[in-house]
Amino acid sequence: MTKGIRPLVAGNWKMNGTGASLGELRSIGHGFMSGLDTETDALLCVPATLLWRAHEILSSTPVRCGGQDCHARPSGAHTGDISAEMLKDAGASHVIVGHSERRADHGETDAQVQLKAEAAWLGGLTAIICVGETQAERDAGRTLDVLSRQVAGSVPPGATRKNTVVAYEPVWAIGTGLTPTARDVAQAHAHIRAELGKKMNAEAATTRILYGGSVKPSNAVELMSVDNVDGALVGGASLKASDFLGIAEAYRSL
Ligand SMILES: O=C[C@H](O)COP(=O)(O)O
Repeated sequence: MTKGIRPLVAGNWKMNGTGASLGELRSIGHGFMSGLDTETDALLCVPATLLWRAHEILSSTPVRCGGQDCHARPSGAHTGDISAEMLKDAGASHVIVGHSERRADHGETDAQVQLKAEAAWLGGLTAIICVGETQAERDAGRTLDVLSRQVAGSVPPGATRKNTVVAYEPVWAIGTGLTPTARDVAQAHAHIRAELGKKMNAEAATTRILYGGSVKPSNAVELMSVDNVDGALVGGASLKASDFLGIAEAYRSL
């Protein structure tokens, strides 16, 4: 946690979910409505096909909706892509950019991620910019170098604490059940904040830095209590209302 920063617990449903999954989403909304957790902001980044319906369900709750990627251009001949403006129109407040799965599956570079973050801002969305090292980079002792390069290359000039959230997601921890030690997380997050300082000056001190990678109710308290961890980006555990609410609940005990 960082003093003065209200935590954000964000779910990323990835390529999971159909209309049949909206019951879980409804339960998450109810959980936050019933004051289960008033200490955190909550967000669910659902597939674009569900965004409109998710927004309708969640609009009467404190839980907001987001997209999982946007194109760098506001519109045009880009078959199969989706713009920030479209996500906003469908009810999104945030969009994830530069997730390692997009970097790996679609060859997205830091420069492209930066353009997508700028497109998100132009479309009226907050960009959640993902960074994180692979197992090979970690084994080579290059974690901090990779984070420096990714923050420098992916976070656009003009980033503010309102238009930008950074998510540290070690690639080797995503969906594996493995997590870094609290000490490693603290080091990575402190490093990211220092790198953000080079771009954002004093504003970096109050910009949210989320941790993502195998966050579950059972490890949320330990991970969320680490210095400079201002919330979580949750994949698998965000698909089940009880798990997602259990993670958000971790902040009550901190
Ligand atoms: O965006 C979320 C992350 O990739 C984490 O996924 P996970 O919680 O399933 O490990």
